[in-house]
Amino acid sequence: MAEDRAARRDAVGALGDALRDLVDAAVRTEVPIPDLEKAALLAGEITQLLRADLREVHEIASVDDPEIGERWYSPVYGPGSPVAPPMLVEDFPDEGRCVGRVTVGKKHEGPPGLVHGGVLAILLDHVLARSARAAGHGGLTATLTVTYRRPVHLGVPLVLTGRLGSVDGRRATATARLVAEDDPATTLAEGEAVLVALRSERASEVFAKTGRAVGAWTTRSSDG
Ligand SMILES: CCCCCCCC(=O)SCCNC(=O)CCNC(=O)[C@H](O)C(C)(C)COP(=O)(O)OP(=O)(O)OC[C@H]1O[C@@H](n2cnc3c(N)ncnc32)[C@H](O)[C@@H]1OP(=O)(O)O
Repeated sequence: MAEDRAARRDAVGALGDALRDLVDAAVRTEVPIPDLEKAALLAGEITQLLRADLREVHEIASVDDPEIGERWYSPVYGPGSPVAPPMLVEDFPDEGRCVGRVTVGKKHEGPPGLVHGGVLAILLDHVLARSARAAGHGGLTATLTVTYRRPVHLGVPLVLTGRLGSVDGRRATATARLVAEDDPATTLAEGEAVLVALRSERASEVFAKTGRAVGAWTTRSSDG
């Protein structure tokens, strides 16, 4: 039922917020050892509570919509994911563009005070794939090129813009740019990707273990 899913999504988001606060505290704390030990025991109790009813690893969450690719535990934007920054993404499908806004915290640190390069890659990958998907060209990332132009500091509001380039059958290209919100003229990093939509028969094999129709990464037209 729609109301049940909406209520569950609210609860999943609230738990995600609480766990992200917990992860932030866990990677920043300097409390004494006994307090670390006490926290480990309390965390174990939370784990036991949640493990009472777990999905199998390929199973899609009840709060998700795999047909349109809405994923509540996405490591990039998932409201329920403790490891997501999370990034908020807005689609502009008519322009083949999407915009992500994110502030990266301590849990994603690489060099001291700076965002880990792999984390920047995942953020860029997301807006690249999403700019294509929002415009109707969903596909998996076949190639990803990241150019790191300037160090990116933790705690700084960032803006990522993905743009769909060309579309040729099942293949699309996209470009992305990362800037600080307060300095949009300075490019901090850039991304380029080739996205390839799966043939429907291939998608059936790839996603067989989920037991569900997964349309978001599959070609929908007869061009495939
Ligand atoms: C909203 C979005 C949120 C989620 C974003 C997440 C993005 C991701 O992380 S996706 C996960 C990571 N990526 C993957 O797992 C992909 C793994 N790779 C594969 O499955 C396959 O190699 C795949 C699907 C890319 C291509 O396989 P397949 O469909 O068999 O391709 P194939 O039939 O050989 O080629 C199709 C077309 O794509 C082109 N192509 C395939 N691979 C590439 C490539 N690496 N570079 C350039 N072009 C390519 C081919 O040349 C061909 O073009 P044409 O039709 O003009 O000849």
